[in-house]
Amino acid sequence: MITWNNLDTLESFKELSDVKKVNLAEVMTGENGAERVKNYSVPMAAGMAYNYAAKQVDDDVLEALKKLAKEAQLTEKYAALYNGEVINTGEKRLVLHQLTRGQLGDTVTADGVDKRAFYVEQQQKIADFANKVHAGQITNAAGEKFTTVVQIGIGGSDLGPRAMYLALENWAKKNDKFKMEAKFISNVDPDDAAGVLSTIDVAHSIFVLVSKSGTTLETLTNESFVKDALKNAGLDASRHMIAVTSETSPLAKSDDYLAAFFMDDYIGGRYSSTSAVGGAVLSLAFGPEVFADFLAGAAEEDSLAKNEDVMQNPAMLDALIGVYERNILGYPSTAVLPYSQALSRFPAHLQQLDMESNGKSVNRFGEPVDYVTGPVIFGEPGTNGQHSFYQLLHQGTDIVPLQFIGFKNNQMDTDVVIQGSTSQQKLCANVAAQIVAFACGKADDNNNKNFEGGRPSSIIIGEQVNPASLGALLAHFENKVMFQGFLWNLNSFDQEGVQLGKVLAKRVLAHETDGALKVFSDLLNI
Ligand SMILES: O=P(O)(O)OC[C@H]1O[C@H](O)[C@H](O)[C@@H](O)[C@@H]1O
Repeated sequence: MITWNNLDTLESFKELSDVKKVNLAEVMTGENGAERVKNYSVPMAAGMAYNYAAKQVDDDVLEALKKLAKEAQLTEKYAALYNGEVINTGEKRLVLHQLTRGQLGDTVTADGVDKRAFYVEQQQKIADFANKVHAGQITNAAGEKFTTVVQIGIGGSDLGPRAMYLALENWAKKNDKFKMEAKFISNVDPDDAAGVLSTIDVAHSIFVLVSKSGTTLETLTNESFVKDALKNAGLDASRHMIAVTSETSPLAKSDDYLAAFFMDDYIGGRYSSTSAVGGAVLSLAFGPEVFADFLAGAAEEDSLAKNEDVMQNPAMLDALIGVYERNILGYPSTAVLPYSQALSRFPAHLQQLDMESNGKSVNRFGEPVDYVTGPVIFGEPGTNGQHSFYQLLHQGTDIVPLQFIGFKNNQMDTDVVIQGSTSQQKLCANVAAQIVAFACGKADDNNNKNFEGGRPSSIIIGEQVNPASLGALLAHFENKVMFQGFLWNLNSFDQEGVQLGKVLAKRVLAHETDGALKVFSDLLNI
């Protein structure tokens, strides 16, 4: 029997607050620190590992976190989710994004169909379509090959797929998997669409219109923008556009598209990179095999998340440590810091994934909670972040827990030795240095130069950003967010908080305003 209880009602949570706090600077200094780095590590999929040596935990805290995981029934709740229970209580929906990459439990039947079979069928249709485009069997009206794919979508229909594309672009070029260049149009700012259109040859471009709901203002506006551009170039828009949407959306009924691929209401936008939403653009850009490897990496990580043993379950452990930092240690935010240029937009994807999922003040039954929930998430790739906001991270008045991600190898062949080391070595040296600097600090008589240390971080270490490790990384964070939602007793799968702004914007455009909204409308010349 699963019971959904608020975090502060759990006995193990109360016990957790009584466990002695760890002095991170102390435990990370000297031999003790070296031992922690060796031992405080959990294997992940695709040869990666989650290392939490520099987190503010010790064996006592970990014991208490294990109890919390058990009492909160994290494993059981995950099983309920992948076996098809209505976990998204707000919208009364199943939550099936893991099923797009593998079968974790029972056959899930909804709307009269086997959902795994449905997702695989859509992947297969996308694969056939992409192969035909690459082979020149699907062409523009002049019989010429398409060279560019442009995704039109916003939120989950943009951030994840864009971050994934950027992460694999150079890897694909290096490994002879690069098929088509991809571009993305998301913002309703006309300069976004116009800017992208000015860099491409529309006659040789396929546009992927992606909207789960089929009603998103920005995306429909940008679709019209692109259709105009195609028309102005004397082209038939329906020969250049495909749609990715849910079968129940208004777009699904249109035959304005060269092809349509489907997801459904059980895949949240921010969880949709492994569905047709990411599948179409990534399969066109890199080929269906690369997309399949990406899914396999995610599936392997999803399986690890089933492990009841917290110490062998990286996503669950990461989630528990995060809740400890947020609710017991009182840290307000978390920075995600990939030391990899390939992951330049990964923090942007995680911002949506985490904050749209767990930025809630009421529990899954709609009752206000008496504890803090999702932290503010932000990030930038290292080393760029070091020359930007690390000052505050090292010496600011808030302690910000950090999630580093680092890879031993770069993606391209090109590197140089300057002053005795390669650029890749410099990159890795920096992340190692930062972890120790944050944890241990450095005393100085001059307060301005003093580093107190005690600033916790974890690091995910992998061999290289490739399709499998990227899939695993994506799934790790999705599962971490899911487990945290379970701990906070939230529904992590709806997003009512985005509605009010949309309603008011419509009112402004219809000139139905008064009070402050009216004055702002006038100030902005609407
Ligand atoms: O894919 P769509 O239905 O167009 O939705 C696009 C995005 O817009 C919404 O406002 C939500 O905040 C996002 O979760 C969603 O990903």
